[in-house]
Amino acid sequence: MDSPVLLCHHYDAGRCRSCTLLGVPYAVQLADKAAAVRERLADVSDAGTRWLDPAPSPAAGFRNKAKLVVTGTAQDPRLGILDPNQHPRHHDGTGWDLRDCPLYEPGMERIAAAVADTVRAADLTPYDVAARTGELKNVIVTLSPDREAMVRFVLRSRDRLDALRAAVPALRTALEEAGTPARVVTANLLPEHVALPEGREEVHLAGDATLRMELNGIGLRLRPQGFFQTNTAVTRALYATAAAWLAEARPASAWDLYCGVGGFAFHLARPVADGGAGVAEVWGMETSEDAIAAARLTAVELGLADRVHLDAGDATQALSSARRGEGPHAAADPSRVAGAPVPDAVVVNPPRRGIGPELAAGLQASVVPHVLYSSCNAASLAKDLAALPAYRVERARVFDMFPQTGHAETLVHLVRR
Ligand SMILES: C[S@@+](CC[C@H](N)C(=O)[O-])C[C@H]1O[C@@H](n2cnc3c(N)ncnc32)[C@H](O)[C@@H]1O
Repeated sequence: MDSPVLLCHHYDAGRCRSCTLLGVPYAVQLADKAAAVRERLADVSDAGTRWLDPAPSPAAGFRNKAKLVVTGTAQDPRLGILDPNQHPRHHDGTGWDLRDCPLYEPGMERIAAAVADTVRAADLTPYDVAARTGELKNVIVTLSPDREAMVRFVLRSRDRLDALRAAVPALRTALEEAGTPARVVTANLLPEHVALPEGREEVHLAGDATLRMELNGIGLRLRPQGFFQTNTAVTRALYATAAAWLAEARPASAWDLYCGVGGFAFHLARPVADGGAGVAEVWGMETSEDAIAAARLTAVELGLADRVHLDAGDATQALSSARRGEGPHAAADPSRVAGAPVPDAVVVNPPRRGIGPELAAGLQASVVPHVLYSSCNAASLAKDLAALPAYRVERARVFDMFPQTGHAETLVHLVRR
């Protein structure tokens, strides 16, 4: 296997410490990561668990999203990170320009250069974390598989909004010429002095409301505040593997809990002949109203709106409602779930904290035959699986969503004993 060793001048200079495995040959990283996950799950899997070969990633150029902290001055902005060598509470505001970070997909550096021109043109003073002055905090860029961009300017207030709006047409021209047209441009407002990448209020500046992220022929729709997996190539493999595993189980109905914009849900609903799982009825649930609105758009575009039902709600409560015979979307469509309150398969893909005791207890007490658990944190996965003794781990696979770091995504297929 080709096993490149990634080097980075920012790491060597001590400006960035994010890539803890830099310098380790990629094949070694992948093997070590798979072994570490397997070790972590040793107590909750068994000798019969099938461990598939880990799904590799490109060693560099794989990140579809850049969260760039803006420092420096309006006329000489730096787009990258705050100096990681200083304590966050006593930071003097020094930042480093990381727009050439080798993890970003090709094209990101040119987009960042065009963004820097916009910062100059709109005279957006970078936010100074020590003095608590200035306007522009971060710039968040997402690049779609079709090479279209979503560009979001995170501002402290509305003070420079008009100036930014006036500079956006030149930004769009520059990105069009660079071959990465800006499909969505927004301002995000984060008035609080907090260490968060973005705030709750989004102001649309130009283009469409969503960025189309096509994976395996499925055009997912991403809104500015929605979650999307950051490694496009590995996400394709993750969704395709989930669909293939459930295609073998042939469930008639499935839930996609923590569904985001519906990546798993649409792969499950698609016909087996097209690489899906052929599930007749799929319900997706997610707390973000924005993500659900975007997923509903995809359902309509794919002609699946009658079979893929999407609702905002708390996934931890989904099985408690089902046990009461209400189903996860009782309010949306009670008749649909009245006769089949519990599905044949449940997919869960929670944040790092895992599904937690309530949903685990709901699954444990249910009669759901198949559960797919996709986790970005093997520690919380192990804890949740320990609370599900009614299930055995039939198979598992590590997906290298985060190369150059010790993090990994793990998909496990649980079958009720
Ligand atoms: C790791 S992301 C997975 C999203 C999606 N499955 C995907 O593949 O892109 C976790 C998602 O869970 C959502 N979330 C967090 N807490 C939740 C809860 N209690 N109930 C439902 N969704 C939740 C987040 O908004 C986020 O979209």
